[in-house]
Amino acid sequence: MQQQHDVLNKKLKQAIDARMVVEDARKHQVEVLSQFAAKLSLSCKGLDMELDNRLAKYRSALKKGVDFNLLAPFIDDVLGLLKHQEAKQIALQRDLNKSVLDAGKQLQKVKGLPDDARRSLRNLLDRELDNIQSNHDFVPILSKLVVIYHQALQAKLAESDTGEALIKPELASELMTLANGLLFEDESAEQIKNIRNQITRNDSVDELLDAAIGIITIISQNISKERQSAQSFLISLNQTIEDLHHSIVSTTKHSESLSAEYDSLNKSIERKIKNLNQQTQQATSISALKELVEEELKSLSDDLITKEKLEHAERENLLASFKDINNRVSSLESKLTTYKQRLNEQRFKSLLDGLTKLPNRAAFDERFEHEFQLFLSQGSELTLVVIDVDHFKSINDRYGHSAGDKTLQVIAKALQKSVRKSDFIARYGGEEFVLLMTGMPLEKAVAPLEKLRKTIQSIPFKFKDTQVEITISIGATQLKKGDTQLIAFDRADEALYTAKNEGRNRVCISK
Ligand SMILES: Nc1nc2c(ncn2[C@@H]2O[C@H](COP(=O)(O)OP(=O)(O)OP(=O)(O)O)[C@@H](O)[C@H]2O)c(=O)[nH]1
Repeated sequence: MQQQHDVLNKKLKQAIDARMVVEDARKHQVEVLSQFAAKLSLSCKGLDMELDNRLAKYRSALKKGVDFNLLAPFIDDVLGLLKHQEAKQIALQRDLNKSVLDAGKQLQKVKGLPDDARRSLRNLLDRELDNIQSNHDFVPILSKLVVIYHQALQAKLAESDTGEALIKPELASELMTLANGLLFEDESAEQIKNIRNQITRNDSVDELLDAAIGIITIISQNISKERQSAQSFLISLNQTIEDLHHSIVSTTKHSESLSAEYDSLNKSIERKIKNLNQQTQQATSISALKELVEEELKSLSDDLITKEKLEHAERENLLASFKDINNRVSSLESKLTTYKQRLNEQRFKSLLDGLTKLPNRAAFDERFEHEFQLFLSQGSELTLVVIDVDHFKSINDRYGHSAGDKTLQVIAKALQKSVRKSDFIARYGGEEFVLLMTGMPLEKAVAPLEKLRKTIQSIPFKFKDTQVEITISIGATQLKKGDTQLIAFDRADEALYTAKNEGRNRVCISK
């Protein structure tokens, strides 16, 4: 019995010990789990304030012990909030996805993006973005996107650098056209020449700006000179008119005083004749009459001599006045003629290109407007041609600016000589010329234009003992219904562009 009791006791003890081990293990597990839950809850911190509060309460409840009854309401609350949080995260993920997609598409539009960056971007947008599971997956995608953004930015910066280099030749050529159009004399001509050299030698926008300021200064100096000369002409005109006025007034005054003297002389002569008449009738003897008549006749003759002298003086005076007036008017006339001549010369010069002596762009615009009006009103056939010297920059670069200038002069002369009298050729600017072929349909213009091209090609240019072949590209179009001058010009320009693209030294037309 005792033995049975001991066995039972031992078993019970063993069971209690085993239970204790299990209890301890469980307690340890619960502790680990509760610590894990607390840590996990901490990792959610910052997502949502409400959730943070609940989790803090949950953690402090956990610290007091793992009493499920106590923890249950917190767990329910936290679960509810986590569900809400999940929905928020999904919406956020959708927004993030859209933003990344938009940003990526914008990036794809950037010019000059390196090929590998463009490929990586395409892959990112087409594949990687579709495999996103959580917001964390965005992290590597966003960092890739930042790298591509960086590359795009560099491409943009490089583009703006070359952008400046591209703008410069245009600026230089505009300035060159302006400088070429200025026809000044003496010192100003020399200054303009220096500026033109500066423009072709330029390697910075600053230098172009200096050239532009130089041109403006010369123009303003010349305007002021012109104004001074006009002013001095007006002053001298005014002086001459004033002198004329004085001269006429003094002649009139002189005539008035003479006329008073005439009056009194006439009256005295009249009186003497009357007197003579009376005394003749009253005379009683021939000898008395003779004496009387002799006396009166002498007095009359004196009066007549005085009158004649007066008349002579007046005639002389008038003649002198007329001579004086005549001289002044002639001098004024000659001044006026000189001034008119200068104005005409100025106008002529302002329509002439200084370097080639061909009509300039302003003259072309005027003529094109005139021909365009004829085309509109009479439907006349008009072919517009744009001519550009090929690789002209390399002539300047290789043989110098003066050689470039000379080339333009020779080409201009050859062009002028080769076109018909009724055609109008002008230097449009830089190495570009324009030609208006009146009464000429496009199909018929091709042959003479081909001839023109060959003429230029056959000119034996020689620089630094080297024979150089210089060619031109030609673009032509015919004015057609609905055209504006600009549309037609753009069409001719397009044809020229094609001629350049197809290898230069050719004639291309655009219908
Ligand atoms: N010597 C000289 N050069 C000029 C004059 N006007 C413009 N230029 C130069 O003409 C050159 C024109 O060069 P681009 O527009 O690059 O053309 P291009 O070298 O002729 O080449 P393509 O037209 O493409 O065949 C520029 O270098 C200008 O500086 C000028 O009056 N005299």
